[in-house]
Amino acid sequence: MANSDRPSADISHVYRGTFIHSTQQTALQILEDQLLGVDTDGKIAFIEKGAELNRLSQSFGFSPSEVTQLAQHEFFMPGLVDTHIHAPQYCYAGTALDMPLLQWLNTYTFPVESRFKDLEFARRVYTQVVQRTLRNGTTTACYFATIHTDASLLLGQIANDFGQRALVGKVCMDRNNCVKHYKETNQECQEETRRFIAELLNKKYPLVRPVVTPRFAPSCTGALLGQLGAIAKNNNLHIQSHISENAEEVKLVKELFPESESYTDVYHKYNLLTDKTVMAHGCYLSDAELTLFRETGAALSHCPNSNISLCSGVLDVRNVLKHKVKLGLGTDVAGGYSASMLDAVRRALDTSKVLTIQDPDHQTLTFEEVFRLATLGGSHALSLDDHTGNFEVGKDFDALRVNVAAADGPIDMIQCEGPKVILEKFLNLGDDRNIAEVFVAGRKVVPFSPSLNIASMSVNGTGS
Ligand SMILES: Nc1nc2[nH]cnc2c(=O)[nH]1
Ligand SMILES: [Zn+2]
Repeated sequence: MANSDRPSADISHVYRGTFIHSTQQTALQILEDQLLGVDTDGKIAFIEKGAELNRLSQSFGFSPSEVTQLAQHEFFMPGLVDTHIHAPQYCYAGTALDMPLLQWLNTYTFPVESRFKDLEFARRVYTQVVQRTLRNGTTTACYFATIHTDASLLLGQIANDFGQRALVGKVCMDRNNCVKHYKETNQECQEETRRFIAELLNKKYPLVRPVVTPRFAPSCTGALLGQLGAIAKNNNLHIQSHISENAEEVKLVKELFPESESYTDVYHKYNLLTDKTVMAHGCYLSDAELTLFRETGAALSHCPNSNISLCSGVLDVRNVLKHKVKLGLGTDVAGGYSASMLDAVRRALDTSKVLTIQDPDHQTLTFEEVFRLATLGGSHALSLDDHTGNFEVGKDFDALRVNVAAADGPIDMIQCEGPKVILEKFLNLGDDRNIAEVFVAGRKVVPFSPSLNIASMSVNGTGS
């Protein structure tokens, strides 16, 4: 760029102020008085010191008067990445947290998910979950839908309409002994998964992709797992599922798949562990299983609210990081009761502190490390880190404009603080009132455009 007359990118916006993000080398990089330019494709064209304004404005052809200046108590951070969330379960989030996993699925989850055959019901819930997560700063979400192909396609359409980056999975399950009407035959699973993938890709939504989604080993026959592994491989697709969430589940998998050495081995055998796989939980994985994750490039999604709420288990994140397994955070709505990734950050810190209470030698996670898990770590876990996760030139501008001193917000700023303290306060005390604007691929998606609000009012009768 240095010797060319003019860079090729046309600049649509330039922001000046504090930018906070993570890199591979450092969990927290604070860049004060920076200029960040977004090009007309929504990509970051430059991020440089404010003192370079004149050179940049000439080189990129924008006027200094067009630069948007952040206030002192404001900063930009990368958008939050929810690596595991069940969109249909949003309708009962905050309730039904009184049972362990397997009973919880049979009692609450399967009966509710079976209602998503009804497209109008699905539209209402999916509009609400996309709006709620966006408002709370989730710029990328990796969604489970239900077994219903058309409702799953609708979730993809709604994410696209609101401008959220999303992986969307039509759930596959050909085994369900308790709620017998909520499953498909093996053949239906395969055909409908193929239709889902073809129709979603055919829409050519720029930020929404299909993800192959066997619910978890106990809900799938070995034959189905193998077929889904082949579909993912032949189409180079993402894969998501659950693993080793709860002790009873691990025991059940041993009984159902006696020929496999471990739970991880079941998925590995059926070609479901790839560098585009994300598995939720992993609380009971052995070191040998973590090594297999590392070798295959498969990632884990840590969902601490869910792990606590369903009394499932405690993931030792420090040990996962030691094994160099890719790791992000997930809300796991509705096993996790909160759809906000800020809650996932807090619960991840709490969980790490519980491990330190149990063993003072345990190295507690820092808020900087958890910030990285919620942003760059998540994008890496979803193999989307070439596109999003931090403010590197060439990546899409997925960002939150945070105002810690928002009027009527939850944070009282008693004195003038530096950016690190401001970030820590936001992560621990902030909520959507502090998230003034949300951008995905350069497009402002929060506040919602009025046309989208009107659309949502027409389906749920009450607006957002
Ligand atoms: N937390 C959680 N675990 C699961 N394992 C299989 N299905 C589910 C689900 O819907 N939620
Ligand atoms: Zn889940």
